[in-house]
Amino acid sequence: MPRQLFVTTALPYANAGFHIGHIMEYTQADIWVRFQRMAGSQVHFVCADDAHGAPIMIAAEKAQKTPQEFVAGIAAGRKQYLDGFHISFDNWHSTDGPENHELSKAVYLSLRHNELISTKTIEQFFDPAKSMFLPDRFIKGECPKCGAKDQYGDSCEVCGAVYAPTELKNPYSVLSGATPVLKTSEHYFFKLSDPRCVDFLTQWTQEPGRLQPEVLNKIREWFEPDEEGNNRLSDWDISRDAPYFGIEIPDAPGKYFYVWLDAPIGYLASLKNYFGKIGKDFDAFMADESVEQIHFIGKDITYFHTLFWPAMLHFSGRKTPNHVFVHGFMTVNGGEKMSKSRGTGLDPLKYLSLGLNAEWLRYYIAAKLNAKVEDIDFNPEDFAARINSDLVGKFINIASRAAGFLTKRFDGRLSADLGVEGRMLLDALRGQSAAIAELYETREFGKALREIMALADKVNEFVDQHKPWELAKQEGMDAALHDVCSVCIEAFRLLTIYLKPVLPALAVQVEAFLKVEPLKWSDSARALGAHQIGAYQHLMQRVDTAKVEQLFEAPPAPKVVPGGEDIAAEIKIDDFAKVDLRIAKIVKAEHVEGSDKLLRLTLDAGEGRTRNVFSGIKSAYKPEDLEGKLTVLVANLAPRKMKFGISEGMVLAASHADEKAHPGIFVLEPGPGAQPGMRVR
Ligand SMILES: Nc1ncnc2c1ncn2[C@@H]1O[C@H](COP(=O)(O)OP(=O)(O)OP(=O)(O)O)[C@@H](O)[C@H]1O
Ligand SMILES: [Zn+2]
Repeated sequence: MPRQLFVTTALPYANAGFHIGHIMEYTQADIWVRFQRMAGSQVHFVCADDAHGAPIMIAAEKAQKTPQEFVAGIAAGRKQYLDGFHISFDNWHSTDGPENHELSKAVYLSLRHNELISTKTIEQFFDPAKSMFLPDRFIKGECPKCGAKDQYGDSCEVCGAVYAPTELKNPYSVLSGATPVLKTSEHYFFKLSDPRCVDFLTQWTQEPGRLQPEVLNKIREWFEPDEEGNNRLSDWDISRDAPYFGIEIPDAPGKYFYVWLDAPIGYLASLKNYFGKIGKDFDAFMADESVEQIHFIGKDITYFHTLFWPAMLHFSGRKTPNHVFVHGFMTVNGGEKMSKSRGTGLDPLKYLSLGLNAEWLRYYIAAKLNAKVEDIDFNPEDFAARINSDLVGKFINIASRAAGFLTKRFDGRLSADLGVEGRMLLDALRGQSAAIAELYETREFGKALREIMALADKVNEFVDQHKPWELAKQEGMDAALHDVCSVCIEAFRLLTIYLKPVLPALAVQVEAFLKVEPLKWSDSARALGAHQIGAYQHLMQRVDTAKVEQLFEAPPAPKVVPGGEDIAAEIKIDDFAKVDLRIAKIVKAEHVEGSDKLLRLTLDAGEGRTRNVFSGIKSAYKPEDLEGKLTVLVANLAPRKMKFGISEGMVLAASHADEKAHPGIFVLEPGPGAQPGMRVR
């Protein structure tokens, strides 16, 4: 019976595309999963968009979309990253899917049945203009300690003070500017402080092999009493009041689950959704003791996955995770943690669009990873050096040195009768199979690659000793040449097996070149024998450092349209994939009665059609600035909703407006000759 693995990565928050940190996490998990599949395990590898919560609700409102539309737009942009970096998820779902609604309610009802849900009335800031309770992030004011202005509700970025939002001086709502008022509301809590939870978690977290030692060290303090002898695990607030984008709490009208309750349940929901598609029994699978449930996550969400999540699962009568594998952060150029909200770092899509090979990055990330919770840094020089010297110089080189002679001189057929030296070399390579497998298994990818490169060094030494290029020139040395080249190709096949979890696309090319079935781990025990291979085509380029430098060049300066900076910036990057963008000319612009901010624009949408749209943020424009002069880029996002950006002339290209503050927002660069109705791609 093969091992049955249920593997997830953390669910990304569906408010932006991926940054390099996500790609790092997915690459780590994907390498592990691909290794397991090669070794014969049955793996179900799933993920989903984390769709709920106040930030998405508010972002959607700003974008004049429903939260569902907003999330769908983000979700539509996922594929290009996942395919681009060869991430082999079996399924991608959403925490707003029906499975998650159903499972979240079921988990909650079981916890309630177990008397682990309580209610408490709490006092919270409320925005009277928006009629909603404000999350801490949406309240700003003056720091109670140093008086700095515009500080968030939880901590001061100037003096570092940590406080409650109620302590801010002159607080205001980020959403409306209104002064928030204190209002009470009944909240629902998961009773994590219950002795049953404390006992369970104390034991669960300490089970050998469950958590990495440094993770256990970090969370252990939660089980020790505080200075006053009290339990440190406090009850967890799991409800939010309407309006909220989330899942309604059963029997509690107007109350929703806090996004962090239903987010991890999304792991189960995605698996269930996948099993629905392939006709597999979800309940039977999850009831199977032998199934291993494994979550790859970043260090910032450790508490959720090692305290709340196992407790929720256990006390709702479900299987708990077998392992939570925590990784550190990826930084760039020794810099800070990548954050999509801050828009820093190495843009994965830019990486792909520059034609940089995705497998270079996979290899580089793998070379830096180990099983510890350590941060890893992307350094351009180091990156180029490792790819060029290891991957191309040591590994690819073996095939390119031997294949030509085999094709030209031996019709591509390998020798079945290898000499002693060659056999010894190949045995040495085969002998490392179990050790390298163990390194993959334990997520010591850097060590695995070092082992593999040490083997490649041995092969290259063998080549340098026997010099096939000289043998080829000497008379009567055909057998020796055949032997050396056959050994090289067999060695290359073995190294490809070992590298395949990291370089899956390259492995497919090698399989085609060698004319072999998809390589499995156990194939390292076999030999090719008198096998005929195909013609060698160059497998991998060296890194062009100029391209890598381009990756970090600032985007072109935004084109500012007269009348204000914020006006031409309305089309989101994720929309580009699926919306129809067209040029339209403004034929009429007038003030909406009673408003000096809103303009009603009549657009010539081409083919004799006109459309009216309202321009809210374009307050800096006067009607006379617009009429007949400017064109508008119209995107049909939904049947009745349009987004548009204003530009002069034809839109030639779009570039980032302010990559830091708004990574998804573009400025449109105009050029001459815009025609109404013209499609922009
Ligand atoms: N720089 C990073 N390196 C590695 N992993 C990261 C990095 N930043 C976030 N992650 C991980 O990505 C996963 C998904 O996180 P999420 O989508 O919430 O992204 P985020 O960048 O942390 O979000 P935000 O910046 O908007 O708060 C988590 O496991 C998180 O730990
Ligand atoms: Zn301060």
